[in-house]
This record gives sequence, structure tokens and C-alpha cells, in this order.
Amino acid sequence: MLDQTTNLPGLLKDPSLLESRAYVGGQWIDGDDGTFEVTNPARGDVIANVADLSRAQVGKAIDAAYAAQKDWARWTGKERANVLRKWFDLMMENQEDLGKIMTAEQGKPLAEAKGEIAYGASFVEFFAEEAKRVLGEQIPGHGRDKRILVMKQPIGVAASITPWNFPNAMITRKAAPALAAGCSFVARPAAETPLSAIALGVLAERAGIPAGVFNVVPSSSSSEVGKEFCENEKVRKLTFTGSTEVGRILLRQAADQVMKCSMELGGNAPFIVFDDADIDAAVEGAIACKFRNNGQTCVCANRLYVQSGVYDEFAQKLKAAVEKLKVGDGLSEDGVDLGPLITRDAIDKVQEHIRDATSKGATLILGSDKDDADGNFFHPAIVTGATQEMAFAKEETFGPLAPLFKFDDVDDVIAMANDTIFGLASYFYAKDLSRVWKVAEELEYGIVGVNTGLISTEVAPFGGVKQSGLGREGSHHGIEEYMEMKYVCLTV
Ligand SMILES: NC(=O)C1=CN([C@@H]2O[C@H](COP(=O)(O)OP(=O)(O)OC[C@H]3O[C@@H](n4cnc5c(N)ncnc54)[C@H](OP(=O)(O)O)[C@@H]3O)[C@@H](O)[C@H]2O)C=CC1
Ligand SMILES: O=C(O)[C@H](O)CS(=O)(=O)O
Repeated sequence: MLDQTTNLPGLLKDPSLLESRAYVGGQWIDGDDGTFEVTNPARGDVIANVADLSRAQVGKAIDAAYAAQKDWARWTGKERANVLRKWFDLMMENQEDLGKIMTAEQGKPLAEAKGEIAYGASFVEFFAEEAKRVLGEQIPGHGRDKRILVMKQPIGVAASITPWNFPNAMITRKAAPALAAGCSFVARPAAETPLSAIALGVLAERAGIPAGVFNVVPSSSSSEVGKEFCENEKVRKLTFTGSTEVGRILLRQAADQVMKCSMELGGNAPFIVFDDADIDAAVEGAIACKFRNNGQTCVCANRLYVQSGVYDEFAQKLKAAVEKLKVGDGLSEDGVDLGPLITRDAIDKVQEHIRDATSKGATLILGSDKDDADGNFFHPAIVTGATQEMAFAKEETFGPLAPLFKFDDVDDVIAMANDTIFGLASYFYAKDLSRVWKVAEELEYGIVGVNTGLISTEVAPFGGVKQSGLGREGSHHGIEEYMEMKYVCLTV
């Protein structure tokens, strides 16, 4: 660990954004279960002691959301749009401070954290606009005296459980469409990164979002909160981003109420480079796709398949590019590309995958399976000679390891790419148009990046197939997750 303490309030233009209480029903409250520590993963020091809410207090937040929702739904779409737009404006006005809070609790370099604030804010901006465009239908009746109306109405109270890797955007990607639709919202952030979520509550209050419409319930016990969300009859929608393992738990719990769920779960993205690819562009895309957030995203390339004719060139150019990446403390050093991993466990998993691969014949051409720095820092690694028998072919590494697989035939690589229970993001680089169509159609994934390694945007429907999830977030489709459709049959 770096021997330096984090004076976070001293870094902020507006220290009041650094709140450690919960935001429930428009009130700032302490936790009945005391507080839990939030640490800086780069330095290991405690940066905040955050309110630890009990399950009963989470129940009270649900009550507040339930009480506020009906009136919020009576606002016009434009009225909701105006306060959401104000929320967006406040996020962007405070981008620097929100970025510093995120880097302090999550570790990503400040530039990347500020980028996430803009990304997270873009969902608020987008769904502020969508709030005015929730349309119903009139369908020609099945009888001369029948008139058919289709209404779209907000589902009610929505509850979210989100991970530490995108502490701002994973909440706004859910809360923005929910609020735009006229739902109220209870957000439970990851215990590793609650400060960014609480800061969203500070700005929601300033934006004029009514008390009880947006609530933040930090807690050290995620399972208790999950049970409250799934068992409380006032909750009508559960939206989760995280591992498939936890997604399964929540789906089982939500089944008792047949609750409407959105699940953004794990991935194992293939990144395929064909021999007609622009190799330099493919290397640039691989860096962006593999090492974004230090490999800690569900859409990061987890397996890199390179056609044999360009394998050596790609491996050499990728190694040269990765060697230039700077590892360091995103709060105190300029030009840092890779911050710390979130925990020691995250490092252990990367090391485990490297050792598994080399024990099965892979070659480590960059990096080490040992920590080369104290604490949570781990330098990026590349292995060649990767095969489908190695752990990363089935498990998500969720860290800075790039395994290179060699292939010859297009049908073989599609089969290998699809040989996983996951189906979130996939990528490939090629120029031949018939090959592009064939591969894009045959990859079994919710997202396909063609000649790009970055696919994250508020205007597109983000989500997975197979065991990577249910539903879509972002785009005009995203608001449907928070609406119910009502068919009215009028006899006239
Ligand atoms: N598809 C996507 O968009 C994303 C997928 N992921 C996947 O998640 C994994 C890594 O992220 P990670 O945060 O560790 O994932 P986890 O699934 O462990 O945690 C995600 C969230 O769920 C909470 N949680 C954990 N167990 C329970 C439970 N029993 N009931 C209710 N909530 C629970 C966690 O709380 P706490 O941390 O406080 O325990 C956290 O807030 C990877 O597999 C990654 O692919 C991650 C981010 C995005
Ligand atoms: O949690 C994640 O990994 C995100 O869903 C990835 S992205 O939407 O920020 O690309």
C-alpha cells in the first residue's frame, strides 16, 4: 500500500458532497447498525465511516418511496424531465469533485472517474428527454362497439443493487429511466463504494427531486437488503448489476413475488482479430476493451482470439502498447492509466488465472504472477498459447490479464467464442463485409462491437443473453423496464 493518507474533504471544491449518512424520505439519517468503513484501495486508509442501515431502516426507505411514488407519477413527463435535467446539470457542474470521490473509494484514475461521471450523467440527460415520450396506443377494436387503448404506466417502487466497479453509472443507468417513468427508487450501493451513490442523493435533493422519490440505503450486509427488496410487497421492480452467481440468488428470492427483474450479470467477452483486420486499430481497441477500469468491467475482453496469419504481429504490438500503460495512484499521479484493483481477492484471481494457464502450457510474455508492488496494485500481464482448457476460457478474470488464443478457421473461432454460459459483450476486427455479417449474426451475445473495443453508450440497449442477464438498459428500450402495459377495452 502507498504510505499516504487521503484527505478527501481537502481535495473537494464542495466538501458537502462527501456525505456519509443515508438519504431516506428526503432526510439524512444515521444507521441503526452503526457505521462501516470505506477505504481507499490505493492506500488502504479509511476515507469514511458510512451509515450502516438495518433491514428495518431499508423497509422504512421502501415505505417512503411507496408514499412518494403516486404523486410523482402524477407530475407531467415534462415536469419530471425538468428536475432530471437539473440533476444532470448538477452532476456535470460537480464532475471534478464526484470524480475525486470515486477515485478515492474505487481506485480508478481521476480522468477515468470523471469520464464515468459524464457517462453516468448521460443516462440522466437521455431519460429526462424520454420522460416526455412515453406513448400509449389506440388499436382498432375487435367489435364495432369496442375501442382498445394501451396505456403505459410506471410499475411503482423500484429497488437497485449495484456493484463497486461503476459506482455512479450503474445507479443512474437504472434510476434515470425509473424516475423518468414515474417510479420511485431505493438504491443500495456496494459496500466498497457507497460515497458516489450518496453524492447522487445530495444532488438529487438539490435538483428538486421530491423527498422519497430517490433514496440511498448504504449497508454492510448486502444479503439482508436483498431479502428486504425481494420480500417487501411494496417493491414492484428489482434491478441488479453484478455477478451471475448473485443474480441467481436474487432471481430465486424475487420469484416468490413474481417480481419484475432486470439483471445485468457476468460476462466472458471474446475479442477476435481476423487476418484482414487493421492490426494497429485492433491493438488500440484491445487496450481500450481489456484494460478499461483495470479490466474490472463485465464487458472487458476476457479472451483474445487472433487468426494465425497475424498472431505474432498482434502479440508483439499489443505487448509494446501494454508496456506503456502507467500503473499508479489515480489521485496523486498524473497520466496514470491503471489504478489498484478493488481488493486483494481481485489480485488473487488474476494470479490464479495466470498460474492455471502457465501450468497448462501458456507462456507469460509480459507481467508476472507475483505482486510487483505492495497492496492492490498489479501490473498488466499477457499470455500466449492460451487454450479453451484454461480457467479464463470459462471464468471471468475481472483484472488486467490478456490471454491470446490462436485460430485458423472462422467457424472454429465462432464456436470457441460461443462456448460459454455467458453472452454479454463480444468484439471482432475484420474488413470483409460478408465475414462481418456472418460473425455478427452468429456470435451469441447481446452486444457485438465491430472494429471497436468500446460499446458503452446511453443511446444503445445494453444487456446480455444466456446467463449474462435479463432486460436492457439505456436507449429508448431502457424505460420499458420500469413501465407496465395496461390494455383498456372500452364498449361504446
Ligand atoms: N453485467 C454487468 O453490467 C456487470 C457484471 N458484474 C459482474 O460482477 C462480478 C464482480 O462484481 P462484484 O461486485 O464482485 O459482484 P457481486 O455480484 O459480488 O456484487 C454485486 C453487488 O451485489 C451485492 N450482493 C452480493 N451478494 C448479495 C446477496 N446475496 N444479496 C444481495 N446483494 C448481494 C454486492 O454487495 P457487497 O459488495 O456490499 O457485498 C454488490 O453490491 C463479476 O462477475 C462481473 O462480471 C459486475 C459489474 C457489472
Ligand atoms: O458494470 C459494468 O461492467 C458496466 O456494465 C460496463 S459499462 O456499461 O460501463 O460498459
